[in-house]
Amino acid sequence: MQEDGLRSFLWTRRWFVLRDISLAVYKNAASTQALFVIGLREIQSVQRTELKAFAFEIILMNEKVYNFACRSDDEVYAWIDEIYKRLPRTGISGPTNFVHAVHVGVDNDGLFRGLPEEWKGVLQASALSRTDALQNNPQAVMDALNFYTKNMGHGGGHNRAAGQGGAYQVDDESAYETDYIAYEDEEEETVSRPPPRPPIGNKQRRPPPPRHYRDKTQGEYEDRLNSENRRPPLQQRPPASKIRDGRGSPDVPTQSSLSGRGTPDTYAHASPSAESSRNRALSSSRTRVVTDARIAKPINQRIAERSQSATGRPPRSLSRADEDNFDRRDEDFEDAPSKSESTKFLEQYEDDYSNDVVSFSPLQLGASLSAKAQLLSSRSRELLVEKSRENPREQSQNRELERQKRREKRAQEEAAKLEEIEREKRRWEEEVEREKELEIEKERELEKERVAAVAREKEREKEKEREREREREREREKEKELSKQREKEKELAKQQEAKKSESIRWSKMPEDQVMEKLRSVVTPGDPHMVYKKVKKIGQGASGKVYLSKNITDPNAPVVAVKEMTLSKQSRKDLLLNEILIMKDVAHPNIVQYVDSYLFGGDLWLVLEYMEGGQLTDVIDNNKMTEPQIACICTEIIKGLLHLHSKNIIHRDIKSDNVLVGKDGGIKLTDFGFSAKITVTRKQRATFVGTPYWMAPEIVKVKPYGPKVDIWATGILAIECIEGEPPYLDEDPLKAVYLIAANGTPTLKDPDSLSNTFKSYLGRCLEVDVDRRANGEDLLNHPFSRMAVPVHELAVLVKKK
Ligand SMILES: Nc1ncnc2c1ncn2[C@@H]1O[C@H](COP(=O)(O)OP(=O)(O)OP(=O)(O)O)[C@@H](O)[C@H]1O
Repeated sequence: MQEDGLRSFLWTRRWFVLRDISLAVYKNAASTQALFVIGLREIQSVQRTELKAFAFEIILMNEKVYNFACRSDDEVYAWIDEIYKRLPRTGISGPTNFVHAVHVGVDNDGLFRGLPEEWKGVLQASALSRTDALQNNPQAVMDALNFYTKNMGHGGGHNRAAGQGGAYQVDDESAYETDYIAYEDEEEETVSRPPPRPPIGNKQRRPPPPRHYRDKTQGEYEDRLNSENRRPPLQQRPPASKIRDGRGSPDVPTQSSLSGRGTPDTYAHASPSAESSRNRALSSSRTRVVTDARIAKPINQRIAERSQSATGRPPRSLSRADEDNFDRRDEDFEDAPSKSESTKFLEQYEDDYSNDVVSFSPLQLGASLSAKAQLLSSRSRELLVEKSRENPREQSQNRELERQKRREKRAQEEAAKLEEIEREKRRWEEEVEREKELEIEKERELEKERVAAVAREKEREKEKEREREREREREREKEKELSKQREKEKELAKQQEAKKSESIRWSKMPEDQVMEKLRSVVTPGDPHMVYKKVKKIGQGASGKVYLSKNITDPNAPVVAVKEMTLSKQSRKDLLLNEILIMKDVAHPNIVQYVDSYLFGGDLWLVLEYMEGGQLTDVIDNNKMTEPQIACICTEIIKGLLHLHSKNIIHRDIKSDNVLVGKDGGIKLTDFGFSAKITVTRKQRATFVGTPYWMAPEIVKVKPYGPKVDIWATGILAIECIEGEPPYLDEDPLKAVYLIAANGTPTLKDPDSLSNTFKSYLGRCLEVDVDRRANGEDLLNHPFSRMAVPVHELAVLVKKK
């Protein structure tokens, strides 16, 4: 809609609710609060406006104007009707300026287009040809058709205006637009209405109005009018001729009377409902109908005045537009035709009709009616000029003054309005400018934020890169550590290889060289001069063992002398190896080396005397407890730790090579890696380096280290429990296979052991060397803490 006031140049979308006494305007359909409300009592007029294709205007009593744009003609009429229906009956004129257009044109081929069907029929039945339309006066043809259909029963529309001289315009593009003048009061109708026409042919019957009007509007509307019955029917009111001047047509059924409506009592009090209904009927004729204020209203005014003189009723007060039009008409009519000429025509015209003598061909009819229409218009002007002449000069001057005042007032109002618009425009421009600045500022802030975000992202990337660099550094460190570890392992392997090589060296050394080396190691002299044999205490593979006494020192402890005949020794290198190692180590858990002699083809090895003999015998003679076993194992581990600390691997740990003292002390012996053959353990004796105590890595011929002694200690612990090592009954080769295949051996009766002992065994008998415990780990194991004191092992030693 378009409002009056500051924003009058704007069209805004609004939501309207029409009620019985008001028209409320809302911002939109969801709004609950009306922007403003127009009281229907305030409305002066409702009518079509040309501001938009489909629009109407509401003019209030205070001359405020609201314009409403619709989507179609039907909507425009519906709104006008509905508003008008609700208007209080205060004598407001009905809707005016109705437009219902039929656009008829002539295309480039000279053919009519947009022609209503009924017109087409008439045209085809007539002598009007296409050539006629183009070469002669097409406007006249249109006029004729229009008139013909309206006045001779074709079209059923209002039948008065054509004869009145409707203004048909021909535009430059050969498009014809028929403008049909509609009068806003019945009084005018009585003046202009031609006499009834006789039916022509079979087209005499007026077709019904278009369905949508009949169905939706007209029926209801007429019903309402009938029920309101505000006007007397036509038959009950005075004939128009009486109202006028006695001339003109007799009372005949008009469109209004045909539809059952009454005619207005006076022009000034024309029923809006009747007007609305009438206009709708005009619309139904599909002919463009307009109220030409420049013509109709002055004429109306005239007629009203004439009516007043005839009826004694006051004329309708003129609206501003009326007056302006009237004024303009006054000016325009200066060159109007002479009264006598137009009057003469009008009389002739009306006579023709009243006498019912008109029987023109369509062409003749068109031409003559066109001329007549002009004359009728002139007649109207004449009446106006006549009126102006009748008025006193003073009245004319006063009107002129009034007009002048109104013009000035309007000019001032226009100027004020324009000024206000200008101010409003400036305010808007300033506001737009402010918004632009805010937008720019916002954009700057966003840009800063973007830059900061980019910087943060870069910083994050840098930090990630630093972290990656730190990670790489850690990797490098790790690699270095691994490299060091590998170096250590290599070094250890080298040492092992060196020891092995040494052993090999001795073993491969020619015997004379071994003997020479041996002589350089032993104590020179005759051992008989020092030690006196007391008794034989053992027999080994390489010789006999004697309990001996030092005859040079009566306080010296007894010793065990191992006497070996060199000629019987196939591995003299092992004897040399044993002496060299034993001289190098001294530990409470290692049998102490005392002396050695090479005399008379015999090698004497003088050792600390261990009264309890071999652990194997202790095991055979005793059922040991876990704490006793724990003590034995712990003592062995201590001796191994010493050896290992000396980079010496015993390589032949077994119960045979562990001696027990009379006080229960446990000591390692037999460092020559020599095979041991005893009377009771023949199998062991038959193999050098018996395999039953061997670690998997040895039997798999892998590099090995001190942990082979840990594995062997575990097997020794099983000996303590079960009396012998696993697979002892198996062939040695199969034993090797089983060790390699089974890895950790199973116990015969695991349930008889404590979990602590089993855990200890598991730590010793771990196939994976790295996971296998070392000496320190075992000393810290709970099983080691179960150990009895060493002296408690003395009970296990058989008294000799
Ligand atoms: N230091 C010792 N104290 C007490 N008895 C010992 C000592 N050394 C050996 N014996 C006893 O002498 C026996 C023989 O010992 P020997 O070391 O000769 O046996 P072997 O180890 O079987 O022989 P070889 O060492 O020649 O292989 C052992 O069974 C042990 O009882």
